[in-house]
Amino acid sequence: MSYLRSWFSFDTTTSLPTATAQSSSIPGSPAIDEGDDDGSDIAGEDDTPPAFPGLSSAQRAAPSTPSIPVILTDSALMPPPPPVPGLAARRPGVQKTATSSFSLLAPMTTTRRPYKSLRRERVALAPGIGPLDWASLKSSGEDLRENAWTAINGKVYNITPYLPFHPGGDKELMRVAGRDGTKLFSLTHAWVKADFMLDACLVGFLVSEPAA
Ligand code: HEM
Repeated sequence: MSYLRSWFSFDTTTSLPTATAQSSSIPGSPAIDEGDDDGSDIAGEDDTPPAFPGLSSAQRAAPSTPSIPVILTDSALMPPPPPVPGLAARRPGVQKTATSSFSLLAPMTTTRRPYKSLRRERVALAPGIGPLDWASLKSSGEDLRENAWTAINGKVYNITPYLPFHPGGDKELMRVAGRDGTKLFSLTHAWVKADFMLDACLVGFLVSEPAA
């Protein structure tokens, strides 16, 4: 009983009326035995439980008025991000903000053409030709790197298609690639009619470069 009395009488502002009326104890001091309990108290023994909260606790030092819990709103818990410039004010590329020197915006080169003067119109490809045809040709295994020209007797030929058909082999034929092959051709087989054999490969006529 003394325990309950000291418990209720601790906080004088919020304590129950019946408890304050019955108790004059001071927190932390021995409770007064009024002799109305079960008679188990023994004179000279202090059965007062430790005061709660403790004498040196922060809870005791706090104001006795119960604090009202504050419910934080979402914006109070996580403030909104800083304002960003409007769409009209935005420019493609890296944007420096107060909090970051980088931007997740796409690079300028992928968002707009840099200069109006460089704009070109696309032309329609030939019927049956599309980007996928070029992709399939690239992956077909055909060697697309070679495009060898030579000049025989003043005529320039693209000898690339003939390389697999040359009786002397493609390596010998490639010896005249990129230069005037008239001399070597004539020394090897002057009787061969290159003019007839390569007519479909004629690119143009050899002219001497104007002196700079
Ligand atoms: C550029 C145009 C050329 C064409 C149209 C051409 C065409 C031919 C032809 C038709 C033959 C067979 C001749 C025959 O059986 O009598 C041949 C053979 C031969 N060509 Fe060419 N050729 C060319 C260039 C060259 C060059 C630059 C070389 C390199 C040196 C060369 C080396 C050979 C050789 C060694 C053979 C003899 C193959 C054999 O003994 O069967 N050809 N060529």
